[in-house]
Amino acid sequence: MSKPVKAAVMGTGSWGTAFGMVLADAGCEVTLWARRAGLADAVNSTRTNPDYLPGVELPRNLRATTDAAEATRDADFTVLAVPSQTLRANLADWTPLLAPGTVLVSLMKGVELGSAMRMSEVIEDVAKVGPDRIAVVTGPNLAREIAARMPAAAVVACTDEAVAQKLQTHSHTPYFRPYTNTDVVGCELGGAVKNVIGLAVGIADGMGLGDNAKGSLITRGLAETTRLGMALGADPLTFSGLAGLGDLVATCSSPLSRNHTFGTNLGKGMTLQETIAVTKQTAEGVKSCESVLDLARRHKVDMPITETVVGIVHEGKPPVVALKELMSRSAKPERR
Ligand SMILES: NC(=O)C1=CN([C@@H]2O[C@H](COP(=O)(O)OP(=O)(O)OC[C@H]3O[C@@H](n4cnc5c(N)ncnc54)[C@H](O)[C@@H]3O)[C@@H](O)[C@H]2O)C=CC1
Ligand SMILES: O=C(CO)COP(=O)(O)O
Repeated sequence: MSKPVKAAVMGTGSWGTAFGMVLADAGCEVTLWARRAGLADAVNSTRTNPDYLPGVELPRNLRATTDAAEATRDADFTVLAVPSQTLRANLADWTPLLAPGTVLVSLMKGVELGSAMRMSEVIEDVAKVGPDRIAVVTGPNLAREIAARMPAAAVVACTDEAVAQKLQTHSHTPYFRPYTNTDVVGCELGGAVKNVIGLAVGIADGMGLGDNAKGSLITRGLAETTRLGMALGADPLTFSGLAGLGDLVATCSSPLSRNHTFGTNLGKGMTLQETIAVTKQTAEGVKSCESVLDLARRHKVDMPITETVVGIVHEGKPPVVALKELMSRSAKPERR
């Protein structure tokens, strides 16, 4: 009998745990790495993750540990599922423990503050592995729906198609349908920028601006994401796929989205501090709006919605003022 495929999932939050379930349901032996012993014990003894996915029964071939060396030992896939801004420090600790030849898989949808690096670039920089050993999983994958085994498609991106196909095979289940893509840049930018657009749509929803505003923000948000992607060498078609439009639609229409909910609270008039206080989980766009804007400026790309979100979230601009400014920008053709 052939050896079971082993996966380490570094991070026991909602998406790390839910994607661990996907891998386990696809037949992998999965070990989750948790920061807190209490959570690892709860996963192993109750077969649930009470902090992040309460009420969801976890598969038998998934367990948890706080020992990173134990989690990563002999792993064919090492899945990284911590908040984007903590990846560099965490991965520096884990790099000496990585199994030789393991494929590093990013679930994260963010851009690093300061360096403006995408997560696969941070992985390459810290772990010193080539792009053929780094894959990205992205798309419309709200963790709670996946954990309930509700159907979704996803993208597995790697510059080496054979590596993407290997992960595709080991994450394909009756409810999770991954497609491969070799455009890693486009797939990562789609995921990171949609969190920023999700904040913008949430703010508009909180202000009661209606569905025309939502449709306009989604479409123009996708236009500015595509502009940035093209400046960075991405394939523009990626943005009309699952990693672009697909994820944007799910995030911008779902009350399960943390970014959308964060924006809605701001749009209803909560202060940033009040909004942060009621947000229990990672809303990546809150930090990544600044790094995405930084990236855009480095490449001389105009991203007015992202700039507006930075203004509201980090510069205390009242949403009504930001709206007025956005609507009164100079008139231009749609395709520029
Ligand atoms: N939740 C979702 O529906 C989806 C999330 N994502 C992305 O996946 C990534 C992870 O998100 P979630 O699991 O949802 O977040 P989460 O907030 O549910 O969990 C974050 C996990 O990271 C751990 N953590 C926090 N700070 C840490 C640190 N300094 N060092 C090490 N671990 C730390 C937490 O203990 C927790 O286990 C994010 O980039 C997010 O954008 C992508 C697709 C779907
Ligand atoms: O990325 C997601 C769905 O694909 C989850 O979005 P939030 O991080 O806004 O909850």
